[in-house]
Amino acid sequence: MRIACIQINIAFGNPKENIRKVEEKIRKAAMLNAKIVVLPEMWNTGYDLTNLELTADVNGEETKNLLTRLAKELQIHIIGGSVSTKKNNHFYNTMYVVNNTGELIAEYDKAHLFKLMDEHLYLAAGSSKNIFTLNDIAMGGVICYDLRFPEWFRAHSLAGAKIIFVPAQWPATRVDHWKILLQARAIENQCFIVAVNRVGEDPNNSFNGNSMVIAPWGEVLWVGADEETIGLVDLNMDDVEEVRKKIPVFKDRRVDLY
Ligand SMILES: NC(=O)CCC(=O)C(=O)O
Repeated sequence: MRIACIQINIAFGNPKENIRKVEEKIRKAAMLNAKIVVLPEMWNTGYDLTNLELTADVNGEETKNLLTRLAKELQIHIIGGSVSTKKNNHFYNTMYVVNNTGELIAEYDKAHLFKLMDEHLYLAAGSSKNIFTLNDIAMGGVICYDLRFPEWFRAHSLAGAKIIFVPAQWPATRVDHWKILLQARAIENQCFIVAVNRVGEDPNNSFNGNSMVIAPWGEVLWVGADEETIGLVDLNMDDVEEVRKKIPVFKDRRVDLY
């Protein structure tokens, strides 16, 4: 199963330009024979939180229209990273997942809001897991700061996820945490982790890519350089069962203790 990680720069507070770029990159990934494409976090507006009233996608309609149209035309599954949305008078950081027939199969609002980037001042938090099925395989999706909560990943792997997607805008200053935590989450949950960060700068932070695809045994299959790029990785899903058989972490859990 070929996955394409779309690591891009994001124009601050400029959904029109970001939509143009995302469409171009998804088309390119489809030409490269990807079956699943993955976008970064908040790709429509970036962290231009003070202007969300003007720029957030109302009920996600623009994003859903774009992703369903492209997924159907190109017959490709799209893990839509996340976009800023306005729903019921609240703003959210929302992931949409669309399958290759153009059907919207998941919608997830980021559960853990990141205070260091002011999310708690502007956004409302989600309260549901994000599990979906593509090609008969259960998968999960969380967003950026969610990475610091191992319980949230364990909840998704216990619900069956064999791949967990992590779109992000994770600043360069803490990229060491990003890399170590992604690898740890893959090893402890014995699943694939597909994590897509951005590059470039916004008024408050600079971002240096390091998007990663990690196997269930912890091997790093791909790392994005500090530039716009499309990372292509072929995943062998049998690796998940093989690793889970070798060290049966899920069976060995002491649920009587914790
Ligand atoms: N956009 C985010 O959630 C950033 C999370 C982050 O940078 C961290 O260190 O955690």
